[in-house]
Amino acid sequence: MNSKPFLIGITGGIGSGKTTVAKIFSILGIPIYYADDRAKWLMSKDTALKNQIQNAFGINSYNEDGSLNREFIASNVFGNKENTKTINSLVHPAVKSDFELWAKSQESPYVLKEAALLFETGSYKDLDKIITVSSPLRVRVNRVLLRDPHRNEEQLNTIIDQQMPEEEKIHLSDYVIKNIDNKLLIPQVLKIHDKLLLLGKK
Ligand SMILES: CC(C)(COP(=O)(O)OP(=O)(O)OC[C@H]1O[C@@H](n2cnc3c(N)ncnc32)[C@H](O)[C@@H]1O)[C@@H](O)C(=O)NCCC(=O)NCCS
Ligand SMILES: Nc1ncnc2c1ncn2[C@@H]1O[C@H](COP(=O)(O)OP(=O)(O)OP(=O)(O)O)[C@@H](O)[C@H]1O
Repeated sequence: MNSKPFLIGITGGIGSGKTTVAKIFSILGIPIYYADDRAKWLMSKDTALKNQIQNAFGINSYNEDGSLNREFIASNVFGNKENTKTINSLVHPAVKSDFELWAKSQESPYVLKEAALLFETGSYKDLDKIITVSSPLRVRVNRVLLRDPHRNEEQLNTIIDQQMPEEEKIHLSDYVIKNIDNKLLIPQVLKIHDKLLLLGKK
């Protein structure tokens, strides 16, 4: 039994393709922790966190069926630094503990934590290596506009403004995967996977 797998972060700005890249690692058998999805699950199911969010943002934070009111939270958080700080201070510690627990139970040479915010939250410090998925801003915006019909370019720019610029992320990363039309993703993933398997065995 592998009691402590090597912990790898995979990040990138909105629409860079980190989920797409994470899915390729998953096909190779690597366990993936999708932090954004898990954060939303915790925000809906963790009673203590739910109460904290409701105390901070009000009763409208949740729908009548108890599910998270994403539109309401998004309208309060995106573009408002103070509210972003507040939600981050509530959600990120919960995600941190949840990830630690999850990682411990995985049997694999390494595991991946996929998250839009690794550097911004400081959680990169708990990880052994970081991969950044990089794509030009214009390509990212176009991809997200196609994927998320409910978002417009103005809202996207508000989110982008809250995220660390890509060049800074690259500077702080161990590996970079370029997700642009003329570069195949699978060979880039395989190259990093081989390196991580070696590191994970040490
Ligand atoms: C505001 C919420 C409800 C909006 O949900 P929705 O499904 O509409 O959007 P989604 O989660 O896909 O986010 C859209 C983009 O914004 C980014 N983003 C989300 N939260 C933040 C944040 N606090 N700061 C900067 N960017 C953020 C996402 O990573 C993604 O790239 C949701 O993003 C949320 O709960 N955010 C706060 C908690 C958080 O920080 N989660 C992510 C990291 S663990
Ligand atoms: N190389 C590519 N060619 C074409 N479409 C792509 C490519 N990479 C990603 N996409 C598409 O772009 C969109 C954004 O990709 P993905 O969801 O993987 O990004 P993300 O970084 O996880 O985004 P977010 O931060 O919003 O969660 C998706 O619809 C995905 O299918």
